[in-house]
Amino acid sequence: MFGFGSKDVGIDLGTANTLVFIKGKGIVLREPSVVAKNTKTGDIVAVGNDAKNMIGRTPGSIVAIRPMKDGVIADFDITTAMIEYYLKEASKNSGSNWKKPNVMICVPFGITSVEQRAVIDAARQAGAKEAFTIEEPFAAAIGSNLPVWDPTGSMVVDIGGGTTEVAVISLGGIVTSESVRVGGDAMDQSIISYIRKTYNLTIGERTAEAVKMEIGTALAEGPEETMEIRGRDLLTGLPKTIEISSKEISESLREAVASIIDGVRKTLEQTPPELSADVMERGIVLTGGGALLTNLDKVISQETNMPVFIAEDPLDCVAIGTGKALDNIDLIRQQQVKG
Ligand SMILES: Nc1ncnc2c1ncn2[C@@H]1O[C@H](COP(=O)(O)OP(=O)(O)OP(=O)(O)O)[C@@H](O)[C@H]1O
Repeated sequence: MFGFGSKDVGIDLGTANTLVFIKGKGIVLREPSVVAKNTKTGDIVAVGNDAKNMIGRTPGSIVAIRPMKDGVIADFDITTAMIEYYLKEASKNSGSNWKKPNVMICVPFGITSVEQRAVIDAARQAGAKEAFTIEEPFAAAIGSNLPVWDPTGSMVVDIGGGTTEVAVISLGGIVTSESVRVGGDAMDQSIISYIRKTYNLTIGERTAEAVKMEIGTALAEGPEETMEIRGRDLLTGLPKTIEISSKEISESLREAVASIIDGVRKTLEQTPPELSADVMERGIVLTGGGALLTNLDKVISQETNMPVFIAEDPLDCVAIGTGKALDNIDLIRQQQVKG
């Protein structure tokens, strides 16, 4: 048996953000999952916040890469560099007696065992003593205090950057699930293409994300909100400012929201009746940053006739659950690829 001391680390390797959780300390680091690389030398120039600030602003020789795009590991070397960076940063936060930690890494549900092995190898190469993986919806459910080990059905919908993962969990396992390749990133892209089509204006990803967070809604109701945004006029090539409304944004997000609801429906259709009855009674829990989209809970509830709740810390649930899973390492160990 290994001693899982207070320096064990949980990493939520998200498409959009990476969070690091240290047992006994909580979340010690939260940075964008972005790496900037020099294409001529192959050197990693920056990781995290510094690299995110370079998106859209890099000279030809530097590219800002999101190695976890679409919820899968697109580039092994860069992912290793990212894990290495996060473990180093976490050790800075953790005082002088930092030893090789045991590391639990949260991965998207449904990644292959080869991909899981790649994450484990990356963590070991980055300095982990032992590394484990935990699947994202399971970690999200633990992090939102659902009774995952009980013989009762709990449904979690984790809306992240790249994917939405829907799962019904009972007795420590995922019974039914769906992974939809639609999350916050797809919402941003929908806003970009709506504004391009409607106003002949090109806006960047960061502007689209800000619009979504500020006035985005899954259901236009109540007083209309507006926001000024700046982009490049496609006709003149010059910068231009326009005003857009929450109603327009809700229209642009309709398709993305429908895909998420479709994922929830499909999962419910496959769920054994006893467990569906539990979900009907206890409700669906939304986690991930996308859960914060205004009125998304309301629309999902309307479309499924189920009570829907937003988890207490939707952005932190997966990281908290990953860390808490270290407390149940023996149970997790039985289900996981080990390194
Ligand atoms: N207030 C908000 N309203 C709408 N979307 C939001 C809000 N806050 C954050 N988001 C979105 O949530 C997404 C990030 O969520 P999260 O950090 O849970 O994803 P992730 O875990 O990195 O991704 P994945 O689960 O796909 O690996 C981003 O697309 C972000 O724009």
